[in-house]
Amino acid sequence: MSKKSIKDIDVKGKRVFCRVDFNVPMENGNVTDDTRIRAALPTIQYLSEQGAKVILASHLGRPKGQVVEELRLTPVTKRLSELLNKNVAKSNEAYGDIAKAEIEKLDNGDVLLLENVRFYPGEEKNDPELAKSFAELADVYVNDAFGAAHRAHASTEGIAKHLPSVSGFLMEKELDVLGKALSDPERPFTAIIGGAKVKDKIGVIDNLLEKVDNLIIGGGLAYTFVKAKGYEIGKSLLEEDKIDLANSFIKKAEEKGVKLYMPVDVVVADDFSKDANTKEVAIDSIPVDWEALDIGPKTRDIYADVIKSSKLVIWNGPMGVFEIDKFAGGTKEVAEALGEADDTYSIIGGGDSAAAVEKFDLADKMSHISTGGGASLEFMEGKQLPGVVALNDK
Ligand SMILES: Nc1ncnc2c1ncn2[C@@H]1O[C@H](COP(=O)(O)OP(=O)(O)OP(=O)(O)O)[C@@H](O)[C@H]1O
Ligand SMILES: O=C(O)[C@H](O)COP(=O)(O)O
Repeated sequence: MSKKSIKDIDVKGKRVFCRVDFNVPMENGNVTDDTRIRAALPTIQYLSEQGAKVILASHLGRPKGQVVEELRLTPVTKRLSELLNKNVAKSNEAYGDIAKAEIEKLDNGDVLLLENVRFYPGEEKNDPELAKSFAELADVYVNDAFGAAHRAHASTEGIAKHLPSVSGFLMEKELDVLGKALSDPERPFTAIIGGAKVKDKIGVIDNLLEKVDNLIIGGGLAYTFVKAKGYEIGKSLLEEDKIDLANSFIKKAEEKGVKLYMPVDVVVADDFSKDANTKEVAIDSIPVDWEALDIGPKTRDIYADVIKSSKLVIWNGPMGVFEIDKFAGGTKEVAEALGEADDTYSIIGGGDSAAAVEKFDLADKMSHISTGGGASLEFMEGKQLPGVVALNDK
């Protein structure tokens, strides 16, 4: 069921509570990556141009219901002002008299950012009273926080029970791109799943096996699959209790006619560090005291060929320990293959894969980089996102 968007309602002169995901990395009181702020600009600009009083709300970090000075949204206000090229007011509370007084001062088109909604214990508990207090500030609710849509919190879900509730442009775009990919994919359709643990990707692998033509496995989670195939993996990451599950995925892939790609060679190290000794070995030759920290060159070539012959690729999770240069080669080549594949629609599923693409300066070569880590993962698992379910149907 598609949801109403800001285009479907009249916001002129109205107070609009707009939930955004400004959970951005910060260092020494400065925003170090403003991707998520820039991604929300179209909605904020549109609301402002339409003459709404724009009341923005976001979480930042995980302050656990307490005021944490370093997690105030003041630096975000500054960055947002620069990007909008207009003054953005800031309220030091997210509801109540102080917030109301700030809102009173707004003219049509003005923008205000409320304080971090996670400073209040009721936010993550989805406390109905807090949701009501947020709703009292506004006439309309807009949810543009795709990155937090998998959370049923007071500012992402509870508030929608009290106000007309619609999606913003970023939310709409994310749901559109990911939704179309999963329901009506161009083929061949390939999923690349990496990252640390099988445990975190069970749902997504299971769901994607129903839909894709090719499934590429990399990263730390690959070695539980490699072990399941009967190879020795030395000290590589292993989830012993997930070997049977890995086997069941291998079987499911066969049954569904999905081509499953696993590493045929790897970069092994004698230590998990940047000073480790390393060598490239075939998958059946991992030394007992070494661990595989990246996919090897033959594997990279195979994965790149599959990527380039696909029409649609979804990528979630790095191929190796990309934070350390020595083990970043596999992740980098996968990113480069995606960047070079002109006929391939590439969707980067947020989180570490998005960080990797940024690190290699390939972000502008991707078709869509999701602003949601956990949210895009849950979407790919086929789960309903509470922040979306709560919005009004068209
Ligand atoms: N072979 C490996 N051995 C150990 N760790 C690995 C290996 N390959 C990748 N990793 C680590 O996995 C981590 C990423 O795993 P994670 O499952 O969190 O990925 P993700 O799904 O992209 O992240 P997010 O949850 O933010 O979307 C990285 O820090 C990386 O160093
Ligand atoms: O960074 C994210 O994935 C979102 O902002 C959600 O944050 P959370 O995992 O702390 O709820």
